[in-house]
Amino acid sequence: MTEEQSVLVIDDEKINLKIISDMLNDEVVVMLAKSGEQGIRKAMEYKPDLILLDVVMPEMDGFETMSLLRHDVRTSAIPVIFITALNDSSHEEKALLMGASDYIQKPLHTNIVQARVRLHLQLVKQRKMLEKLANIDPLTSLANRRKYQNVIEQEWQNAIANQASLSLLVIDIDNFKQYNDCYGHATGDKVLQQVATVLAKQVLDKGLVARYGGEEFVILLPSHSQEESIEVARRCMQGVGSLNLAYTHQNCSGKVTVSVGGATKSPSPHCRSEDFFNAADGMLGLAKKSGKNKILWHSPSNLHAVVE
Ligand SMILES: Nc1nc2c(ncn2[C@@H]2O[C@H](COP(=O)(O)OP(=O)(O)OP(=O)(O)O)[C@@H](O)[C@H]2O)c(=O)[nH]1
Repeated sequence: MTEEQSVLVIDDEKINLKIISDMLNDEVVVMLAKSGEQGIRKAMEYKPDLILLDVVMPEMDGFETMSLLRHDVRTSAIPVIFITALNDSSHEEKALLMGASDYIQKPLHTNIVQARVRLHLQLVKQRKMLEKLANIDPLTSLANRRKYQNVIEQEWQNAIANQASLSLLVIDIDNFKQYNDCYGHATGDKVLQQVATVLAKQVLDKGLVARYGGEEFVILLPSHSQEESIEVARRCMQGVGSLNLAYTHQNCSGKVTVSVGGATKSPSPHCRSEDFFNAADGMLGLAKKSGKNKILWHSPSNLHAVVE
């Protein structure tokens, strides 16, 4: 178990809360709730790694609490271990069928409770690590395309619900094939890492930067106006320019630059996020065709707005 992991114990008996807390608090952060209702609130607010849930409680019992936890996206993935004095296999079966990770019988034995909690926290740790690996581009450590796809869908729905605007930048390194041909793939990889660092530095926690594939990146900026987003795009271009990555290849030479296609929209329920992506990506295509090293922004009124 690690210090950072947390366990929420839900039990109506104060003495049980104290006993379990004493068993665990040397190894994990322990949070306590004395009713199902309070437990659900704390689970939503603090998102513990594991919940220990008493079955028999007045008002809302453990099964009802479990059912509500499972039906809310904020708590549905948190593993739950039932704790009960009931010596009845049908209750154990019901708990497991509801999705409980484990079932501990009272009286509680410190070593057994600790061992089971340790085991389930280890599984949580492994699951989180796998989720992280599945969402990260290993070369640049940015979010990968899969993560971008998940985030755009969430942000698209948020923007519809809040009637907010959303901006998307699609960024592609210019003439990267020439750079690779000149200096080799390994040096090309270092350029991708440097460009990724520049983009991440410009965005920080204002949005998501992802490597969409190859030498193409995307930046998603929730609640940003077109002007603010174009300013981010400008700073990204300037940042890449400041890297001063020069190349000379056969009869051409130059410096690593990027082209940017962008779009800003307040989505409505009948719009699709794919069309939004295509609008920004289309602008990137036009930027490439019309000389590269520039920003083109999608504008529904004019065909496109040339920014730089
Ligand atoms: N080093 C390295 N190169 C990559 C990676 N992924 C894609 N590339 C290279 O990126 C280059 C993309 O070439 P093109 O699609 O012709 O694009 P470009 O030369 O940048 O031309 P424009 O996009 O028109 O400016 C190819 O040489 C790919 O091998 C990668 O992970 N590492």
